[in-house]
Amino acid sequence: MSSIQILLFVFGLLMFKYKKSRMHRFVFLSAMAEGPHVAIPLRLSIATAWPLKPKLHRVYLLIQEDRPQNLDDPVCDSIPVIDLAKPTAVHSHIQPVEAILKASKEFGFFQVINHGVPEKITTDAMNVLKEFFNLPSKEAIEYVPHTKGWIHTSSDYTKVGAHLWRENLKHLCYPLEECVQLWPNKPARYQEVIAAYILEIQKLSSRILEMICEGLGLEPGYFKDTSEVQLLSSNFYPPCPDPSLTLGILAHQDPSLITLVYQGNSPGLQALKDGHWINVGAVPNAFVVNIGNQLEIISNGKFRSMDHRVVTSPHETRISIATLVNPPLDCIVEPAKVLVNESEPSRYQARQYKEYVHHNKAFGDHTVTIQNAMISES
Ligand SMILES: O=C(O)CCC(=O)C(=O)O
Ligand SMILES: [Fe+2]
Repeated sequence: MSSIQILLFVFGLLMFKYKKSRMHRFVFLSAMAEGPHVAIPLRLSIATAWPLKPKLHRVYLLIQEDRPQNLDDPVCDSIPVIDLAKPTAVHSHIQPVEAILKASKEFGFFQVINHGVPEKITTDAMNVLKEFFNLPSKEAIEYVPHTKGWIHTSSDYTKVGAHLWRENLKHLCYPLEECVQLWPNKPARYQEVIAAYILEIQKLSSRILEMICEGLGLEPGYFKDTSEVQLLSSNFYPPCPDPSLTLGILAHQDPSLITLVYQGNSPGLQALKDGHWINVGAVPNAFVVNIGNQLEIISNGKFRSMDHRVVTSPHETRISIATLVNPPLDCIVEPAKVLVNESEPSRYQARQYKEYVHHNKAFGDHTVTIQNAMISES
């Protein structure tokens, strides 16, 4: 124990003795209120000095049915990891297109490796986001209207008002040249680094969508119109005092066509399969691909958009970069004609993406803001 730690420890004990002092209440409440918005140095000094383990503040307590139950379950090894550089999928002898098709039907999830996105691009993006989320001035800009081109929040709420354990940064990425100047300019490299990342995501998502076209028997380029708009949603989940009582993100499905998630080496994503939450592993340098609601519709239900959520870690900070690949707002989304026939009638009504977004509050509390931004950008 260093002398500073000993001092802080004694200080904690004294405050515990004189419970009624205002200082004690301040430090005690700060320890209790440990959350993504509380400064990390304060958290660390309290965690090392305070004799009691900091508790999760009640604002983060989820109702019983929303809490994660299976934190110690192993990673599910049947969600396919597909090697895009090889003709066959990892751990199997089937072709990547076939593997993508199978995974999209069974899990609504798969991971890709050897995807061609240079490691420097993903590492730079993770680093610049880490800098963004650690900016000391960030709390003052908790919510920024879309006229500035981005939304940062650490206050997502559940339906019954519990606070989720994450900070989130969202912005549009299409048309890229117009959007990029509206993104955060602190850290100074943010715009350049994230624009380079998005260019790679555009290439990779088009490539995966072409493979899906092939697998579903759709003509090449079928998803060109429905995959035009990228929306970046970056998440920051600091270490949490009690992961069994809260979540980073509640169970949800993505309103996108597909979503590509980069999660570095930090697990936390879980998918619901046959009524059980399964852990999606963190595979080094992989992208998680998640089938969104629009692809479920276009595939006429052949593919499933699955519930997923994020559990927190008691030890490490997790950053994830989700890029939602979406149709433009005025695009009509409907089952592909070639997938509809007498034996498989259409299971979904055609409707404008705008209507879908609005009806499902697709982007959470900020749906209207993002919808407005999409209109003024396009
Ligand atoms: O953090 C993650 O791994 C997933 C995030 C997610 O599901 C989302 O942003 O929609
Ligand atoms: Fe999601």
